[in-house]
Amino acid sequence: MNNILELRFRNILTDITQTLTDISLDPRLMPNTPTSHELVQRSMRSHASTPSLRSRDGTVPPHARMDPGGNVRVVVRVRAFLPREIERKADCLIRMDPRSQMTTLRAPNDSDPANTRARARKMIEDKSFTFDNSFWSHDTADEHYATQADVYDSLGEEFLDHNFEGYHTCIFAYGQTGSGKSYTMMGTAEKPGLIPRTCEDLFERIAAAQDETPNISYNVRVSYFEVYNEHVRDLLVPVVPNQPPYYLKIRESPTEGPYVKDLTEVPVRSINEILRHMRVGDASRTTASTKMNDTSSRSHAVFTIMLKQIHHDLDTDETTERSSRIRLVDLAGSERAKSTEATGARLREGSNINKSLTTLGRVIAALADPKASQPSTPRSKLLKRNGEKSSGGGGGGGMVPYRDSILTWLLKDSLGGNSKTAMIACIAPSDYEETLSTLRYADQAKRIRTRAVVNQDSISTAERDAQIAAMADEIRALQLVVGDSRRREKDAREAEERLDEYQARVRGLQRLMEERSLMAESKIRSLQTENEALRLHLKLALESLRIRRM
Ligand SMILES: Nc1ncnc2c1ncn2[C@@H]1O[C@H](COP(=O)(O)OP(=O)(O)OP(=O)(O)O)[C@@H](O)[C@H]1O
Repeated sequence: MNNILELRFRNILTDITQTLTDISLDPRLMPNTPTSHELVQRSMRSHASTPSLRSRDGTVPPHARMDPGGNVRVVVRVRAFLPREIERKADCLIRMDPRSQMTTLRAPNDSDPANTRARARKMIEDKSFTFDNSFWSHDTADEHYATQADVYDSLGEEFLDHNFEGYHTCIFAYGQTGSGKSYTMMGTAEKPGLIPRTCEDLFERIAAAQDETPNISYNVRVSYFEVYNEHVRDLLVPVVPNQPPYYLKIRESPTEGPYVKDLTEVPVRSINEILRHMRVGDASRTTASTKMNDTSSRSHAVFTIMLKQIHHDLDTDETTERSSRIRLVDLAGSERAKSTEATGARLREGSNINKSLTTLGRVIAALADPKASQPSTPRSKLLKRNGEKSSGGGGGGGMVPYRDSILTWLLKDSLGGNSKTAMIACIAPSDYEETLSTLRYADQAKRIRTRAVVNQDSISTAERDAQIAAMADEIRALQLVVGDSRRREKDAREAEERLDEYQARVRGLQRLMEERSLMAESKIRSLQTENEALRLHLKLALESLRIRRM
């Protein structure tokens, strides 16, 4: 009897051993245990190639962490005729070669009155420029017609790849009033432009990545502001009727560069939420009807998406954070007062718009040719007298006049610093002078080089907790100082600066706490997945045992 029992017991043991061997050969049943080779590779490679932080195609290009610096990507897009141009039987002056991406501006003939001024110039001839892309959106019947989707597929999608790799990006649309900037950036409900398409793709990628890798969390926030008449207005704060508009101040931080103080940043969790904020902001943008455009944007609008990817490694208890900023800018149109026939408020707006675009032109010129130092303007001299730092640029040794306009100051990083940047030059089909000026601007922008880096940090849970504790201490100390200087009110400016610093610290602490909870969420998701895998493992093992017994 004992012998029989012993034999049965041995058989069961052999069965179990065999089943376990089968399980280890079945990839469906194995948790992702790294091989020793993989472990060595993992310790050597940068965190930029953590699989769960990969972009949509699942690969991380070799340049992902250290970018040698790249040129601003410049594309041009020509729009269709508008009714007023059809009425005056305007001639299309633009030719685009889809193979070489060359755009040619042809000299106008005598028949179009809109080009009288151009014909008075000494030199009027055909001009050709080559860009990274020349988008032909003039004639829908043409086989090379570039739709809104084509523009997104050739530019927006690649830039979103960069964001998932951890780079800041900026795409800005430049061109004369009525040339198609808002159409390209925002578009219409039926034909959405680059901004809504970026938002949609962003959330689709997040959903796909979360299905694939549970130990990664995404935090998305948006802000939307406009620069109008050299003032910054928060477009996510509703306008209060009969109240003067509330303008925000600009500050410069040593780490973040120039930023808008107290700008609303809303967390968003879905495509619908982000589109809702985008529409709210868009509706409160300052527009007016001008002769050149029925709904002309009178301000520069900056829509920013902050993307944070938080990956938690359960084995090492280390958290890797990758942050990127997606800046999408719809500039106000450059315009000649004569063609818009503006007077009064419209004229003042126009001159402010032109002033900031002229400064943008000087910034682009200084960055494109860093050796040719730009002379200081009266405003830069004034800033220096007031003890403010000069705005020496990231492009080279020359002085870059970023601070000469609010727009360029705020875009400092995007134009000459840590960002991958693209300019979309929008052109009308039949205006020689304005188009030539836009194309020259764009041609110069091609020479700007920016230095983008992957914005990534790794931190252990213990380090994060220590950081939170240190920050809380610092806040308590600042609280005392602020309270004290307020009581004394001796030096109001100093008190205000302390208060700013205090508020910034509190915001920083709030972020850290949020990230901690995201990290906890990601830990829970990882554990759940591991748990599910083990359950499946067990189930299959038991099934195998049953089959073997039968
Ligand atoms: N590619 C295009 N296809 C069809 N229509 C277009 C295209 N681009 C622009 N339009 C139309 O041209 C008009 C002017 O475009 P839009 O308002 O985008 O110009 P803008 O450059 O933003 O002007 P502003 O600087 O005055 O705000 C609009 O009616 C718009 O619908």
